[in-house]
Amino acid sequence: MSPTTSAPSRTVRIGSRKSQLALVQTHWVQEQLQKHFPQHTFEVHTMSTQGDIILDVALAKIGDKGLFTKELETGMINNETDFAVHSLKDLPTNLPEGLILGCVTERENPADALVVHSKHKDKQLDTLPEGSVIGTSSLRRLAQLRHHFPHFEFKDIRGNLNTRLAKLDEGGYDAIILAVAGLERLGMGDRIHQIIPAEISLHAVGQGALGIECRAGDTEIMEVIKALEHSETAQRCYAERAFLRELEGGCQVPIGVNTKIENGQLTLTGMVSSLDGKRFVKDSVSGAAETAEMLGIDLAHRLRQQGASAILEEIFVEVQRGS
Ligand SMILES: NCc1[nH]cc(CCC(=O)O)c1CC(=O)O
Repeated sequence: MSPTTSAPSRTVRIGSRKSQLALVQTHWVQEQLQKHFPQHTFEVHTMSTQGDIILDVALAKIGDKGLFTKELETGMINNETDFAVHSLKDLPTNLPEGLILGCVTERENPADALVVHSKHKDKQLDTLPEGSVIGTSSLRRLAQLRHHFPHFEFKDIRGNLNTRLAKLDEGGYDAIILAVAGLERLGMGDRIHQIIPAEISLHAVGQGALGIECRAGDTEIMEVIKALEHSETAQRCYAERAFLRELEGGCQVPIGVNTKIENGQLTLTGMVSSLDGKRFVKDSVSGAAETAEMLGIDLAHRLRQQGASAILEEIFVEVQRGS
């Protein structure tokens, strides 16, 4: 690849979490940028985030946005790093003053995957026995699976991907739900037993894409990271993030999405569910891909009118009570 710019050489400092998945993702970004900008040196600075440290509390109860990103953001604000690589789904929709989402990379399959214990290797969601214990720590996965499979039991599971797979293999669960993208990136695609169709479970906002965050106004860095932007993924994710931003109100809620772009038309499907999966609203909007954010906001307003506001209010009260 030929150098994209003739800017003078400099050292670019990349902030990353330390988890295996985070490092695989960050090293991919580092390698790609090094090819585009051979005159620069790209260094990786790793940091632990609160989300890596607090492992024994259900994520839904922590409810804090930016659990996996805050320390990386402080690094950029204090000028200790120049940009940070995140799984886009872990990046809050509202960023701290002075930081922006500077690049969205090409998305992997954004779907969720069923990973089963070896004793169920001939089973899928439809055939797992009544009472099967399914591990997930995501309210979104929980609500949608409860809706379709009320005969399962659901149990929280935390830790990085390897920890979760070990907990499954040790027999603590009959099956667990993980993102296809994370398993693929770690070379563990062979553990995917079933890719869960969108009709059963809509994926998380931004799932499967990487988001690169940088200082607003740092045009030199913005120009560097833009080399990895995938415009179709970016438009889809801007629609998804606008939808989420318009709906969430200070706590985690079961919200799922699906997007596609065909002939320049972006279709966004979204759903909001109660925690028990009994009540949910789902709808779609389509329009020019360039109007991604407006489509997200439009769908959020439509769902609010169809009952999402009442569902969100009820969840807020339940979370405040600590149920
Ligand atoms: N919150 C955990 C998380 N953040 C990003 C991924 C990997 C998938 C992705 O990049 O979207 C995962 C694991 C999972 O959901 O199974």
